[in-house]
Amino acid sequence: MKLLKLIYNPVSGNEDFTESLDYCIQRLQSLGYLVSLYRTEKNQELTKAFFDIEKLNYDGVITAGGDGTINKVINLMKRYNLDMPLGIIPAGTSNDLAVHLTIPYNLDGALDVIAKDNIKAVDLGEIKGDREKFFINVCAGGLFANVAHQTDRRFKNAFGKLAYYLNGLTEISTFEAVPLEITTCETVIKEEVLLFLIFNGSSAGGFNNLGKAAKIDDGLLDLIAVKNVSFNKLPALLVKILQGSHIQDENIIHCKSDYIKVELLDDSIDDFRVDIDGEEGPLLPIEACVHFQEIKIFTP
Ligand SMILES: Nc1ncnc2c1ncn2[C@@H]1O[C@H](COP(=O)(O)OP(=O)(O)OP(=O)(O)O)[C@@H](O)[C@H]1O
Repeated sequence: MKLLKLIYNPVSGNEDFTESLDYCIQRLQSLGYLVSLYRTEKNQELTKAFFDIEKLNYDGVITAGGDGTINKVINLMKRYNLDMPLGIIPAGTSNDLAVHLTIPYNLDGALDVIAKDNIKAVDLGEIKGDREKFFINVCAGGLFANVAHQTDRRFKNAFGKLAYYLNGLTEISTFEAVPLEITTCETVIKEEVLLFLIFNGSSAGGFNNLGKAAKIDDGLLDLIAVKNVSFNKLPALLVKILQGSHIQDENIIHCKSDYIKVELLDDSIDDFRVDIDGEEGPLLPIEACVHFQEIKIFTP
């Protein structure tokens, strides 16, 4: 038998994964996997999840949760140097990484992907710092960027992605563009922006086409930034974003690089925080780089 660690978040999405836990274990056992369970806790590192890693040889780790849970698991795997494939059961609110990898949202579909044993190596983003922080999908800052981790859990559980959009709308009237310097290996851009996203995947906050040009296994990050357009132009731009035709828009900055630095050009702003895979990240300035095909994932 093979051994799997299943790390599940009981409150991700609409909190219903635990109802399927027994079925999930039954299916994994029927595929020849023994399953060791770990339940996540609020605001806690997952260090205890692999307390037995020295004694047992795991063949893979499965996450059941949203992007925040996947992010925590990946950071843990990096810290302990765990080189095993990651399976994803999308049980979160927006499940942006699963969308990018076309992993089905329904449990049977996600388990079928694991059953196929088709493993793909994907890139991993890193925010450099005293303690490195990895991201698998996106690192973002500005308008809407902090909505995912600032939205109340009960609101998310009840309204799903709609909770993000409603919360985001309340930011529009008060948000001011920020002057940024964006440096890549190839270029330096100085611009007032409303929002920037550094994509490894391509979907953010349920906007599946936002990072449309990004590939998760090309050794590059994609920067998308929205220039300081007046708010009355935002609806038209949003429509383009939904259609995936925004990349060439004059109000969008898009570039690809394996190194992206983002700094504030206004010293009076000292609290500009980024969001990493839907979780709270560090303050600007940040330096992002990418590790080519660093993580193995069960994919369709
Ligand atoms: N047992 C728990 N009780 C309350 N909160 C928890 C628990 N376990 C984890 N969390 C919190 O859940 C958050 C991660 O949620 P996750 O991102 O997986 O789901 P989501 O926000 O519904 O989905 P998505 O990120 O895809 O939109 C973390 O901030 C973590 O602190």
